Amino acid sequence: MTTRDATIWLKSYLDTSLLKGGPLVLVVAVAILAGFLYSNYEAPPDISHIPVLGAELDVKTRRQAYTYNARTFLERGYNEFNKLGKAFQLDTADGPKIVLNVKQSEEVSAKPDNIVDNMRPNGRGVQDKYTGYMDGDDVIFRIIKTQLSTRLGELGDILAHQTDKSLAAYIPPCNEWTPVVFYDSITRVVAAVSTRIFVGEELTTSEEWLQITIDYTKQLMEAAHAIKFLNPWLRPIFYRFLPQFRTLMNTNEAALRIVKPLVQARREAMDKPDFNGGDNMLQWMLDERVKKGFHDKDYRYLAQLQLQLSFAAIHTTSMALTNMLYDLIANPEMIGILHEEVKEQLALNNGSWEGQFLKKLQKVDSFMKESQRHNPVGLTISDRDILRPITLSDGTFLPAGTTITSNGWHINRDPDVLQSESDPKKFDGLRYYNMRDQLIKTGLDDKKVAGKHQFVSISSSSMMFGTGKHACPGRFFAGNEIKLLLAKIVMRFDLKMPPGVTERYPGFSYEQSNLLDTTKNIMMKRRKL
Ligand code: HEM
Repeated sequence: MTTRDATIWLKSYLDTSLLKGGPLVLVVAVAILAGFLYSNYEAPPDISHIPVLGAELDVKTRRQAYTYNARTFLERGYNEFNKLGKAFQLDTADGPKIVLNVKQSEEVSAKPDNIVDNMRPNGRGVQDKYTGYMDGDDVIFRIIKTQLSTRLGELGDILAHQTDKSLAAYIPPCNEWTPVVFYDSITRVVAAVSTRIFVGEELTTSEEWLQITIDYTKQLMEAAHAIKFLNPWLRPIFYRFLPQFRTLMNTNEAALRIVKPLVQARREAMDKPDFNGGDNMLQWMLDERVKKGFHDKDYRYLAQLQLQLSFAAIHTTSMALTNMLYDLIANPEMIGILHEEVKEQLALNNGSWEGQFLKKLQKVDSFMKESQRHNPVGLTISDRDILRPITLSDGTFLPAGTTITSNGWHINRDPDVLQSESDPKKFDGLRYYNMRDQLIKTGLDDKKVAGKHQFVSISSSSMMFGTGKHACPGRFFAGNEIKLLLAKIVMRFDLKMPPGVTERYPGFSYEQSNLLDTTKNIMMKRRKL
């Protein structure tokens, strides 16, 4: 609905209903409406001291350059400002953002939450005020950090078992060379594996639940996008009439219908002394709520948390795996290298995928990280709101109300930051393996090297999972899941590009989102064991 449509609708509504009640009703209604709308207005901060990227262009052209050509536009900003130690202003459809250089980003990511906030920009991105996402609750973040990431060892068997089941169910047999739209297949695999860990075994075979967890992300983004198209003054009233919003609400209801009986059954069983809810996030959340005295049977809240988990986990992981497969078939020498490593380590581990096995796959880990460096989820990363004015050590002043972000993609392609011997613009699947090797050669002990240049490590030269304490908490789980799936795929299938395809499938961007063509085929053929 455009602003004009909305104004016509409002006028006709007032004409037909309110005026009949007399002018007083109209005055009161307009006053309430104005107060309501004004309460949603925030005055923008003054950031005129920060240079604007593309200042010679008009605002519309600047926004278009960012929306449709962000890689090139941000590279210009990196060379003109960030590389010289400065921040710059970027015009976006959500208002201006300040894009920081690497030093500024490091400094800001160490500030406490009451000065630099990550929830508000994330919330705005999905229009949480209207779509109901997030709610300012950190339960997901907490449970991932305190339970999921610390129990990954115990979850190894469950994960291995579920990946086998899901690969068999959703990757076609491929007894001969078969074109597979890999993204479609792997998204279902990831949805089922995630469901096993997020909810428990009960829903892993529910096609309806898997579809909900897959569709939710798209529906949330479509609803948020449609809401952003409304004039900000009209959003508080008209969002509920948008078809995209209604679709999202239908999905919320469907999720509630499925989660409610499950939670009811668990709640009842939890009173029994021999109860075991299994290793899954729903149970850990329930345990925490019961411990804290929430006996309110808040099914809607728990269903919403599950959807939010799907949003954080499913397409991020499926996109990462698809990008890895696109990189693998474009760099076929890596297929043999990874296959050999998995085979060798399996032999050393008596054919078992358990225990510390995944940690031994260092070439696989390096390949995963290089693929992610070339294909991060966002070109800029770690959007934050400044809640209290700060002056950085280089003198840059960031007023309260400013939104900041880091120029991650370009920072991670800068040879001075990456400090790798091979060209940062090239794809080098063993880049991080060799960087670790260099550290070992300098005499650093194994323990110190263990945390460096890994898929899950974060640093200024590796911002793919974000920065600071709000970097992705799910990366340890995602790392294990991706490594397991990738290792199993290279062991079970021969892979190659379809006939006639000679180059890696190109990615593209929309605003900061770094996307891939999800419709592409990969040729797969089951290996004879
Ligand atoms: C390859 C897969 C994944 C990628 C690329 C990814 C990437 C990211 C990024 C870039 C952020 C923002 C960090 C920042 O603002 O500095 C983030 C946040 C988050 N991710 Fe992930 N993620 C992945 C998988 C997962 C999984 C599997 C989970 C859940 C188990 C998860 C849960 C979260 C949560 C809860 C946040 C918000 C953290 C907060 O607000 O403090 N992610 N992720």
